[in-house]
Amino acid sequence: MERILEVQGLTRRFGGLTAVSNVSFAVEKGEIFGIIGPNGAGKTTLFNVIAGHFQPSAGTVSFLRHDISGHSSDEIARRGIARTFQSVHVFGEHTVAENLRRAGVIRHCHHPFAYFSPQARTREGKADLNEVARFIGLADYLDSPAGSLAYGLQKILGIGMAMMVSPQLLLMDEPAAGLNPSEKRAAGMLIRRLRDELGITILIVEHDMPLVMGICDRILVINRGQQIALGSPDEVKADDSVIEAYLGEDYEFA
Ligand SMILES: Nc1ncnc2c1ncn2[C@@H]1O[C@H](COP(=O)(O)OP(=O)(O)OP(=O)(O)O)[C@@H](O)[C@H]1O
Repeated sequence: MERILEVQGLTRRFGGLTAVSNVSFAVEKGEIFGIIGPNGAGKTTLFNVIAGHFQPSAGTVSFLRHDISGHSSDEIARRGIARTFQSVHVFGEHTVAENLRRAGVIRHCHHPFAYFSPQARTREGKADLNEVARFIGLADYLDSPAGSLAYGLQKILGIGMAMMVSPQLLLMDEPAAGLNPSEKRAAGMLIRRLRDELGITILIVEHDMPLVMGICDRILVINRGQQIALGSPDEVKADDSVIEAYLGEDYEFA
């Protein structure tokens, strides 16, 4: 197994608050790796430091053995790390095809209107738009305005947009948030296919326990910025400190 991501002693402070405190873990290539913990535990902050949206206060992040700590989010994306967002981040008035194309181009351009510039139009993303649309099941919607899709499909489109940069590592921030039960099942299956069929390594922050426990190979649990457990779903479910901090004695995983 090859390590794709290594986080060492990562700390992020906001003034007097330590949102992430000395967190260390490594993700193997091809893993679906979950991060769980109560509200305010520091999960999104950890994600944002890995993705280059926040500088670390201390510690390092290495991607494929290159130290990427403190690099800009653009640089990190160019190296092969993409992310999806908890809330929908599509351009509602643009078609599904335009959203996908735009997501593939942004990686190469820096200013906000880059997509509309003549240079940008000549540079296509690495992934094939039609293949991505087929993979995520939106091939029949390519000409529809993204804003006309159901919320669940807009979140699926967000995953497709991240795929347009052909990432090796995909950071997914609460992919199941706001979805109904059948949409959650579909999202879980899509995440598995991203790994199984495309070989994309997945790092996922999620509150939906059946989804996390069902798809993750290993799970890191954090509470108040500190890591309290790391292991397989079964190990984490049985860990006393996890039950106390997060899951509760009578937690149902089904
Ligand atoms: N930009 C910021 N400025 C100041 N404090 C912040 C900032 N971002 C997060 N925090 C604080 O850091 C702590 C961790 O927040 P974070 O959003 O990372 O938690 P989380 O585990 O993702 O929570 P949730 O599950 O509710 O999304 C919280 O106390 C939060 O208020």
